[in-house]
Amino acid sequence: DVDRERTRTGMSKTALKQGFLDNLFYIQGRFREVATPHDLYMAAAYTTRDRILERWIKSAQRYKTNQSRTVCYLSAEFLPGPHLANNLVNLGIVETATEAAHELGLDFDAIIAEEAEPGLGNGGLGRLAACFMDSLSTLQIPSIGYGIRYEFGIFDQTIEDGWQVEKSDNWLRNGNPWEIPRPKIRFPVLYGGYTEQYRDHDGRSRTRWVPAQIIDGVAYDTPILGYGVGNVNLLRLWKAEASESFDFQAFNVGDYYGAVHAKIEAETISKVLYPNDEPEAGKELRLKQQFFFVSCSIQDMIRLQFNTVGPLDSFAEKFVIQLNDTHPSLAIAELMRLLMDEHDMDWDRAWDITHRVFCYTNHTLLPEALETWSVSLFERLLPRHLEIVYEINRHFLDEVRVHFLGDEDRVRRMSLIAEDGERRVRMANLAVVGSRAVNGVAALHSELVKTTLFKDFHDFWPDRFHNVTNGVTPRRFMVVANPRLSRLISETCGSDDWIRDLDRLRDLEAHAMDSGLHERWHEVKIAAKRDLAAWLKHRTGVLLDPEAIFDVQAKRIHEYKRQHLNLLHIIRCYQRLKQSPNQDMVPRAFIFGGKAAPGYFMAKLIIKLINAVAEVINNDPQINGFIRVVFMPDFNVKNGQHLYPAANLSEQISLAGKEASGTGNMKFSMNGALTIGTLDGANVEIREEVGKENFFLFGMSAEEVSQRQREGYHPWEHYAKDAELKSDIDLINSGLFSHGDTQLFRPLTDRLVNQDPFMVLADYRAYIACQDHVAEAYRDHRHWTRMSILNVARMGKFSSDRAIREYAEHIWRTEPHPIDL
Ligand SMILES: CCc1ccc([C@H](C)CC(=O)N[C@@H]2O[C@H](CO)[C@@H](O)[C@H](O)[C@H]2O)cc1
Repeated sequence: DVDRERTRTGMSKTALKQGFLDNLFYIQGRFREVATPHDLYMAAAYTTRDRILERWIKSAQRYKTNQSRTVCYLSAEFLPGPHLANNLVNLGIVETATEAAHELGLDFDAIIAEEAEPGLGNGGLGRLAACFMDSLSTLQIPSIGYGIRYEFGIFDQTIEDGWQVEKSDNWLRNGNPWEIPRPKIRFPVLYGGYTEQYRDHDGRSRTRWVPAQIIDGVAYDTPILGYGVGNVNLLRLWKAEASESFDFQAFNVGDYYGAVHAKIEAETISKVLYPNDEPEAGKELRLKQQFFFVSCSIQDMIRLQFNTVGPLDSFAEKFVIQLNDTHPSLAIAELMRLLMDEHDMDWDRAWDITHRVFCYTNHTLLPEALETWSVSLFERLLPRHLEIVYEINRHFLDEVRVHFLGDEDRVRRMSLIAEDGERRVRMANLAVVGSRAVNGVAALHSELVKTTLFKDFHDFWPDRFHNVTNGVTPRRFMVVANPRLSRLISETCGSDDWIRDLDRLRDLEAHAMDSGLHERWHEVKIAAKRDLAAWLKHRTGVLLDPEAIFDVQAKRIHEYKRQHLNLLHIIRCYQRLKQSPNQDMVPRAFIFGGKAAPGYFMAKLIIKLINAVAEVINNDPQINGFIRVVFMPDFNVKNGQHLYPAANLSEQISLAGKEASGTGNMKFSMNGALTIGTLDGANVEIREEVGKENFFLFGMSAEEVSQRQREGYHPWEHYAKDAELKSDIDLINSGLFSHGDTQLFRPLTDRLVNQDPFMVLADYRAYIACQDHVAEAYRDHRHWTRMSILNVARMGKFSSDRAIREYAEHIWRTEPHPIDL
């Protein structure tokens, strides 16, 4: 009936209010007076979800009838961030919902803050997957995101005595209103055992895999609504369950642990996310996790193929599969297995489909992040897949030998199997050989992929290599995170079309000198800085001056990202102020955020040094607030949304050639921060777009870096000849920042002076000089504000919508399937 229809899906204030009260009563079983903040959040979430489900059903029906070509994005990590505010923006009902909440006497921000973040990822790669899902829906491209429903996501970070302490992230403890369990969408996943040959009914020799263990994967679906469209795509995450969750026989003989052993064994597979961001763990459970979601996902696609189109021949027409780095690359061997062993296809037909359906994105050049698995582990866990990998390799190397006659070195380099030392399966080589398209994530990175990492493959298949520079969704990182700036941009541009067509930000350029806009622009920034200062005061006790330059470096802690170079500048400023306290220094607040992989000692020591330097400087009366240093705990999508709007300066200072792209650089710049950075990753393209004069560039280029490394790099020479650099490092060794303990930071300073693998000392002088330029530039508010406006105006390219359009056009060849509202 109309009323029920209205309260379940109506977009009016009345309908939202009624829907909220109904959900609070019927789902939470609460009335207002006794409802907890969590009840209120759940009621708000269900009320919002109600308005998505209808579009979801409609999209699924339409895609089915249209047999639409579907993009399947396979990723071991997804960092969607909290859903509520983002879904209200994409439904276009933020204002209405805010008013409805107000009229019901609810604290809207408190309800939003109640949501637990689904931290199902480490950093850039996982967040990119989430931005891409938002853009795929907004561009109305049918797609499914496939991943793992980790029970425990990335750890929560607390800082105790300056050290990172990891707390387990039980994000599901209070339930998750955004997911719908699909107990009937369940697939068996096989492990271990052996394979055997047999003759099938037509006498053909076939292979059967006799597994040692079978566990089930169960689907949990989360709707991904596009912005201002009727399209809702699917995020399907798999949970591991025992096919038999209780063994009664064991129970009957009193073996209670035995009775639940299979259940516990199975569930460990989707229990926890590996918190490593680059170094490869090579752990058995990690391989089991990767095969788990890959096998469920491919089986699910085959089920959908049969349900919609029918025979498997057109599988590569119906689907395109994007491998988000090598973590899901087992999918290539798993599709071959299913097509041959389960669906009677011969090798060539199976390979033809497989090779045409897969595409692979590389996200890192760091050798230690390139996954390889020991043949012994692979054989024990996935005996059938090893056979298939060998067969793929045999076919492939035959082609290589023919093409590069007599070049056995190249054959050895290109082989899927590393033969030197322990034999290992090279997952990156498998991903390249099994995919029809390989891309990097920024122009410089994609060039380096072709000229270094995959040079042999590029020589062999030049047309297979592409570039698609990363992007981020302006819905979350501008409209949700920075409503003040978004409103000002819409007013100045005269519409909010920029939200779905970011190139429209260019309309701001004409107003870049307008003093009225300058004023409001400054107000928006200072308001965001006040909010962040209050937020940080509450969490860290450190009080920041909103008039100071908010200089922010927020990203995973890693030596190639060079948070320690940033620290050397801070110590330089400190020493300068100590030496001449009356100098007219521009006050600066140095804000850090980022998690270190729990096993990464040097990264954890860098966090400790940041907090140690902060403690000394923040409590030094002589500094008197001119310098403040703060480490924001638990940097994640949710907390990051407090940072981007408040930053004046975005630190993107990685060693050139190491950061594949970066995406934080885009988020800061889109919120009016100016960038100090190297010619690395997407910094190069940001500088091209915003204009050289609106970007603080320093340091060696990637070419100069490899030149220096070829010539031999001797960091201590910089230490020896640069007195300021020496005194900054010596101050760390003096024990000033460690209560007199001169040994605590030795591992860090010794590594800097003796190895310095990421050439911090080589870029130090240029960095310090560039930071001085920044301070001078900030004195001229008009000039700074103009640069800030121009930065935002010229960030259109870095929308994830543009990136997805490029994938769709150049790699996936998929069309939009509009679902009208
Ligand atoms: C096996 C452990 C592991 C886990 C994650 C990764 C990711 C590839 C690391 C990652 O997140 N890379 C980042 O990907 C972003 C999205 O493309 C880029 O913007 C960053 O530059 C890149 O470091 C490597 C190795």
